[in-house]
Amino acid sequence: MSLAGVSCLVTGAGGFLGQRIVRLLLEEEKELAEIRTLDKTFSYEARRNFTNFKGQTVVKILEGDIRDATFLNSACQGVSLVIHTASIIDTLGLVEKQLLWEVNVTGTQLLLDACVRSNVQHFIYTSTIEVIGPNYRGDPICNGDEDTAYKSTSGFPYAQSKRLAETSVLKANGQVLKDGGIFLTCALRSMYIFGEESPFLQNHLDKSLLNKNVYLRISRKEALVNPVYVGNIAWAHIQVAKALRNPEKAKHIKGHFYYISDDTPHMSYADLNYELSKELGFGIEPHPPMPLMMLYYFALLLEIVSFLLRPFVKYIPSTNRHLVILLNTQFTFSYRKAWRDFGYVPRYKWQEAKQRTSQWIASVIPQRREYLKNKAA
Ligand SMILES: NC(=O)c1ccc[n+]([C@@H]2O[C@H](COP(=O)([O-])OP(=O)(O)OC[C@H]3O[C@@H](n4cnc5c(N)ncnc54)[C@H](O)[C@@H]3O)[C@@H](O)[C@H]2O)c1
Repeated sequence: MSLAGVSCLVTGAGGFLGQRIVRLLLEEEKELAEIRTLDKTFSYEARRNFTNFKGQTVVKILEGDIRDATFLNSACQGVSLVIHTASIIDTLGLVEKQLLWEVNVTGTQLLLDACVRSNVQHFIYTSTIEVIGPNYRGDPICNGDEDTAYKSTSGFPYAQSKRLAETSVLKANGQVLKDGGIFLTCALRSMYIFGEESPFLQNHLDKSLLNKNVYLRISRKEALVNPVYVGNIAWAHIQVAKALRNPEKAKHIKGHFYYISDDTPHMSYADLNYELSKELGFGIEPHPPMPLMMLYYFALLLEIVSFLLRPFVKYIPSTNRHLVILLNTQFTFSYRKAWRDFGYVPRYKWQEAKQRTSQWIASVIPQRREYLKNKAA
């Protein structure tokens, strides 16, 4: 089954994952009728790449806000597939909770409403493992799957907003469209995503450049996770979009969520940073700055200080309890259900994903050094 003749809307298409999904769609689905790329802003490069596309698919750029219902109504007109990646990611609490809610929760609901009004048939939501955890106790999961029971207690706003949005998406499945058709939805719970252009990798790289090319040990060695390469999570979106067009496969997929990982070896977040850069001469600190328990209470102390200062000044600590637990809890998931239900297999092997990402890191080092030098001056 291909996406021939389909008109597709990708939200967040100017972002790290969204751009990769659009690129892969254009490369792999040459008979796609149209891709509408929606984002609040597009970088110069993203805009140039989309507008210079020479294939048969029509590529349109829609710059606007996911909170704008009128804009969403016109963006969805004539579209049969929506891939919704637009979101605010906030692991530190930098963004006001209200804005996070408006974009991640209300924005998703407005988009679902626009889809039903415009007879969009298929909706794929980019969710995250953070909707399940880790919980505040740091209970580990090893090779979990969609049936793994887990007491999710994280009250961190980003995780909560993604959980609520995912619930609305899955609840919307089966709604009757204006033309009498049935709306089919699903969600892909992505692991942490690495790859070329990753803003998180760039941030860790900057910190290591400031630390004499040594990565900070932000997580314990034993806190194994299984990040996913950006090309593979993008590929999973395309695989599930195709499968939703097949009524036999759609029967299993509709209204469900799937964990998407790949064959990246299980390692801690800190060790992933190191693994991707060690051949470029980078090192990593051997130990975390303090024992885990102490780190947790240090983060709590910083949160208390931030709370007490709130009436006078906005102080966002560089860490918090949620982040300490997230970075230090074993949390790995298998993609076997995605394989079983829609034939997802990673498109890029670990060695290739690693090589592509390392090459990108090598290519940005000179400009990052320059940027950091100017910032310090
Ligand atoms: N990066 C990860 O490690 C990771 C892991 C799991 C899940 N996810 C999910 O994947 C999706 C994409 O993440 P990403 O890493 O590409 O992040 P990103 O920040 O690069 O992309 C998100 C895009 O959404 C857009 N956006 C934000 N607010 C908007 C608004 N009001 N209106 C329109 N567009 C708006 C941003 O401009 C941005 O381009 C998100 O839904 C995120 O929750 C990411």
